Amino acid sequence: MPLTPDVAMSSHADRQPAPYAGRERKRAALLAIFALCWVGLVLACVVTESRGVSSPALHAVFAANIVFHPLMFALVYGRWLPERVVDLACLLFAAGICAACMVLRLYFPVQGGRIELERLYLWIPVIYVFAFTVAGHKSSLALSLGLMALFFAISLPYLLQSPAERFASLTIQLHVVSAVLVTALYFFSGHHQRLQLTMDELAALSHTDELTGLPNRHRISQVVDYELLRFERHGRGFALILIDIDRFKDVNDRLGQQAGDLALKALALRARQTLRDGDTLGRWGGGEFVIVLPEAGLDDALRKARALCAHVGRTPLIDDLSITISCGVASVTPADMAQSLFQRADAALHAAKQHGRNRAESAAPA
Ligand SMILES: Nc1nc2c(ncn2[C@@H]2O[C@H](COP(=O)(O)OP(=O)(O)OP(=O)(O)O)[C@@H](O)[C@H]2O)c(=O)[nH]1
Repeated sequence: MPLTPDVAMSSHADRQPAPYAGRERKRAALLAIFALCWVGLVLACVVTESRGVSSPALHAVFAANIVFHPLMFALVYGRWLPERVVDLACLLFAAGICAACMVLRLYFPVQGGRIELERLYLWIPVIYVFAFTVAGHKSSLALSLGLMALFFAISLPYLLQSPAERFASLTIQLHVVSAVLVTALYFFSGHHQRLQLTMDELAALSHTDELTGLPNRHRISQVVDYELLRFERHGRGFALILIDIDRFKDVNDRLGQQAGDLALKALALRARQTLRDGDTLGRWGGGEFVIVLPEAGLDDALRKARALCAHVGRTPLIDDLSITISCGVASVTPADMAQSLFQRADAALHAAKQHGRNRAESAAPA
């Protein structure tokens, strides 16, 4: 029996696959953070100047920040840098500013006199938290240990020369807190990584048809949503082939459910052999399969569906079990949502059944 798709897509956001939507949200958040930081910095700079508490060192810190944030905003806005490079650049910039301020405050009291060490030391633990949010479990540990070593090396001559000085105990506390924090973050991120692996396994299971190992209906819906988005944004068309085993009920009735299951597996294998790179074959449910063909027009897809019908019908699937399939083909048009596209392919499949089965029919574009 032809299928009745229930993929109802209402909004643009709904149609974005989760990882893609997540990346776009992160990009928007980064742009907002860069813009807000820049406004905050300009205000802080103005206030500092008007109170007369500025210094050449603070000027340099403000100037570096006031240049860095718009620069990163432009690079992220224009998508000129990969996400990881942006994260790393922000992390290294923050660490560099903290290290420079620490050097100035500990060793150059005249130039760095206006830098408040207590406040600076509040920011350094934030850098470790940031490192663990942007890098992987092991690389964030390596990065954090590297930064801890850097801050320790900067402060070591000061601690050795002036152990009784005002900032010595504060600096020692910073190193102790940093060590405890990095250890805690490392264990937490290990736990998070294990949880993520379990979630990935669950996600893979939730996307896979148990019997055939093919992408299931849910996964195929996501693939179609993604192709619709690509079509909308970049004009790259695609087509669908809906496949239905002919008189599958008879196979089950004659040979039993187990033979029917074997037929489904064998058909999945045979259909897979005809796929190009980038095509997706999935099980839609029952005796029904779907192939998503990116960059294919209606004629290409129809040719492919006819070849598939011939390929399946030519030789028995298993032992002496021969089956035939019928296919309905539709290609995307600008007016399409997932539901309308599936409906046209479904109507074409229905026509193929009506016209005698073991054949492919295409639906006229909407
Ligand atoms: N063995 C097996 N059978 C299944 C499975 N899921 C659905 N079916 C059977 O597949 C058959 C589907 O039949 P229909 O598509 O309704 O009709 P058909 O006999 O194929 O006839 P046409 O589609 O008109 O050619 C039903 O008998 C279902 O019980 C499954 O996982 N394994």
